[in-house]
Amino acid sequence: MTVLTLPDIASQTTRLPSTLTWVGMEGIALPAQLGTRSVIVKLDAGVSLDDSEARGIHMSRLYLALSPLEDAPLTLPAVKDILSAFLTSQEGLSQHAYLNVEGELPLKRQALISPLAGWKSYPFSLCCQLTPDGFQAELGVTVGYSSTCPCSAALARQSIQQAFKEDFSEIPLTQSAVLAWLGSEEGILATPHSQRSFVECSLRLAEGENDELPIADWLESTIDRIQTALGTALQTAVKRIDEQAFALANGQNLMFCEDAARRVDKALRQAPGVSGFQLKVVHAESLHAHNAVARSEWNG
Ligand SMILES: Nc1nc2c(ncn2[C@@H]2O[C@H](COP(=O)(O)OP(=O)(O)OP(=O)(O)O)[C@@H](O)[C@H]2O)c(=O)[nH]1
Repeated sequence: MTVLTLPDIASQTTRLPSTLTWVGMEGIALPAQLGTRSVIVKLDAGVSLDDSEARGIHMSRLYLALSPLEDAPLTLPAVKDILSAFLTSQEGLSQHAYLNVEGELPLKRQALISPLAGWKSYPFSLCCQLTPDGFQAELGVTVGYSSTCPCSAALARQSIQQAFKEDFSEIPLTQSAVLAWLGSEEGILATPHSQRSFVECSLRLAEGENDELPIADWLESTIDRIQTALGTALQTAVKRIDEQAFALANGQNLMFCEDAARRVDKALRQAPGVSGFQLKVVHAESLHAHNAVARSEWNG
């Protein structure tokens, strides 16, 4: 039998010489270990094409270099090794290697009061590059929360005061009459608007003592830090006692988007291992058909 030599187009020279900043593949599915679970993540893997004459990169080698990530804990050293392998695999074609990981981290969350718990899923991204300037990693995460408008709350209080004045103008002010009034729908005749809101942040991770920490742990501590700063995390399993605690938490954490952005900004500046960040908070207003948004950055 004659053995055919397979044509290798990528090894040809191009008729249109020029360098390219990024060549590779987007949306590669792979099971990675996040915490104790195996989760399907999507990967974008690429390198620069610095040899202007070369027709193409060795794409299959990038794909194969991803295999150490399969079912392994996602860590910065693991990603850095893969980026090194990308560069080694391209035989002088490339000096810049990139790997982006996108997925959702599932976390079990306790109810506020009752012993119940349920699952929440947090979208995240990890964008890493290895270049002649060194290794860089940015961790992105989206965290949902509830926000109640402080202006709306003040206006509702004023309406309640006014109604109180009118309803009790001719009734004696006894404790039982006021209690009954407060418990009626006529008493609390105005409520502030609140909305499901979210923080999107991208953290630059500093190389150092936290390097070996699994990305799942980075994510969980960042999510907890943000949720603690805001005080109104979205809930999973909820009984009435939890709903009442949630209503109290909202009433005690009235927030414009500016308030929320400042709280998260302060919390992230104190996060160990973070050397800079960009953040955006979005309040998907129920008052408007558009969103209220605030952004902030530190060492951006
Ligand atoms: N460079 C490149 N390869 C592509 C593209 N689309 C698909 N491929 C396929 O990816 C494979 C190229 O990967 P290579 O690493 O060059 O494959 P190979 O030559 O068999 O492997 P090596 O001998 O290790 O270089 C081929 O099967 C290509 O057809 C593309 O747009 N660019």
